[in-house]
Amino acid sequence: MSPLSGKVQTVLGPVDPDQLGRTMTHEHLTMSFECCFVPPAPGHEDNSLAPIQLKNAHWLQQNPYSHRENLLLCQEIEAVRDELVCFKKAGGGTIVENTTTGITRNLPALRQLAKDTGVNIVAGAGYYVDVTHSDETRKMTVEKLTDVIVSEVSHGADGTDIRCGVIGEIGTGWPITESEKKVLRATAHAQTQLGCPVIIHPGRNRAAPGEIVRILQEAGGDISKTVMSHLDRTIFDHSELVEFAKLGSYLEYDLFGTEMLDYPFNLGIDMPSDSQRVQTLAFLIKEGYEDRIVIAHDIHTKNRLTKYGGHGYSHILKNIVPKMLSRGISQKQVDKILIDNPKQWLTFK
Ligand SMILES: CCC(=O)NCCS(=O)(=O)O
Repeated sequence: MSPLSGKVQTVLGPVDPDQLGRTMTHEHLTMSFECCFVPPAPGHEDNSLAPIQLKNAHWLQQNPYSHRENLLLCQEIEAVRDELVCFKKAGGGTIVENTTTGITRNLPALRQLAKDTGVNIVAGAGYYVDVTHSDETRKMTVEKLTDVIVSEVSHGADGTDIRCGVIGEIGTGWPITESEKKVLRATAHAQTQLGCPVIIHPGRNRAAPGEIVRILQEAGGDISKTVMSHLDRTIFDHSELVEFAKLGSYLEYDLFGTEMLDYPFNLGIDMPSDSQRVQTLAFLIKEGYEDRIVIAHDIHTKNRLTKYGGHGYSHILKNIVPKMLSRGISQKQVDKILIDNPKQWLTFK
């Protein structure tokens, strides 16, 4: 049995699961998303280079990945600290910080933010998508990758003694590359040793979540302790969604606050609105999956911070919860989604 059994591991050490409170299961507090820069469309070059200010806030909302400076959330520690204080005042307790190797994880900064604000922060172990894998990562065997992930949880990551409390977000694209498959298998092996929670970033294709579950299961992973992220931009058809839900993972809607017409990573996808996200949550609850839903904002660019006119980390608590209640989701079900399900997921077996 893991020495962490029955506990949740935060960047300040293990805590009792009852201490978590309302939890955002997928956020970033400091990271860089330069790997995913999208060149601006013809005629948009000036906006792409303009400073981030109110008059281009709407352009940034529609084109967040076509502005290099916008991708450097790592430059906003002070603003993020202020936001976490607001998150706590709004009733928030815990943030799962999903930044993994490849997108500039900064564990000392996370530890300082947790100390300064009193918000519990759970850090992520493992690797982001293939394009960020180093040559060294690509050469590693599944066994070596497993050892690295286990060590990040058991001893500390990035040369620090700060321990991760979850594996992920583990990044995959579509189709899933060989290097990503190795990392998925290592994730399952590490999860078997540690009894810990896992969270996955699927590729932008409706077949991706099911294929990932198959790979994890074949490698012995515990799907009941695994979150499938970004379902808002991945599975749209309700019967396909129920088929996926039957596989038993947590179902994460984590792009609350994101509104954009053209989703640049897959122009065939219509990004839903927050109202549509709430409708999908109500549908999943009606189908019997209220024990499997978790939600978040997945803030990963500057423009989504309140400092730049964005919705910030408290949007769900301040705006989405009232909307959920007004659409027939009960307070008990809201509490399950924000408190009980994350607690269950994050507690080591
Ligand atoms: C690092 C943050 C991240 O991967 N977010 C997901 C963005 S998207 O794939 O849903 O566009």
